[in-house]
Amino acid sequence: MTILDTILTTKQQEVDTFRKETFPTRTIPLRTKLSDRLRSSDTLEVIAEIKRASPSKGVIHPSLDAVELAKRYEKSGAAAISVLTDTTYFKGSFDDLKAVAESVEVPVLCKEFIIDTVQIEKAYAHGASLILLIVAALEAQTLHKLFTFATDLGLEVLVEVHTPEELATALELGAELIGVNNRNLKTFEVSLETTQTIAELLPRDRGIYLISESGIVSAHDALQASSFGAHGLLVGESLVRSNSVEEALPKLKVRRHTDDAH
Ligand SMILES: O=C(O)c1ccccc1NCC(=O)[C@H](O)[C@H](O)COP(=O)(O)O
Repeated sequence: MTILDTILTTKQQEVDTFRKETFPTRTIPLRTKLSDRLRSSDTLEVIAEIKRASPSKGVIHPSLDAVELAKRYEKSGAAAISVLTDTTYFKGSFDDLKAVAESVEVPVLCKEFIIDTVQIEKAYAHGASLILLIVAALEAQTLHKLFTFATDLGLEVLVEVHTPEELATALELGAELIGVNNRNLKTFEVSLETTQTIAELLPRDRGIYLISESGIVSAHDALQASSFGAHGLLVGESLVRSNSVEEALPKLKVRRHTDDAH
């Protein structure tokens, strides 16, 4: 059993609870699309994550103030804010998502392990403009249903892959935003080679944007991801632990490698 299997068991229980809940009416407008910002940018764009804890690292910053950090991320040039809404493994919440979405103008990603439309309804109600779908977590038919459900609501979808086979599934789906998770969810090992492997297979003429996720610590990592062909980065732990987000985040916005047709 991998950590992903364990998390998905928890999610099935949560879905049953969510079905009995009434969600707030959304008051926050959908934000300008991340894909628009990626299209017009000549640097890597950063999705900065609010992360209190994780299965691989345990407690990272338990007392983190999500709104305060999100505002600092936005001021420091983040293109989007990722909010982990899982409580059991990451100490996040849907309350964090709503509070952050109300406090910033950039799109907010509901970073959740989504297996059912009710979680997308909840993300939408709490102000998300983007959701994550993890190919490894979903049967092809369910993935398609969830993708369509989210896009019909006007949400953008970051489709996460780890392998060339999963990339093929994401491309078939018509995903515009593809996240490559550099973290092996069996061993927790992080390697930017995962980004390299996937980037080499990415069609370069179809307006598809690649986000390198996990384990990005330095400008050197960002330059490497850029040289592989990434358009953006999803960064959590290193920013949360940084003494100065204001210095650390802009350093990740390195020039984009121009050898593509976007
Ligand atoms: O972070 C983990 O330990 C983890 C374990 C199992 C499933 C997902 C996990 N993380 C979710 C993420 O995708 C990361 O939070 C995100 O990419 C940022 O990663 P990092 O910059 O390494 O904090």
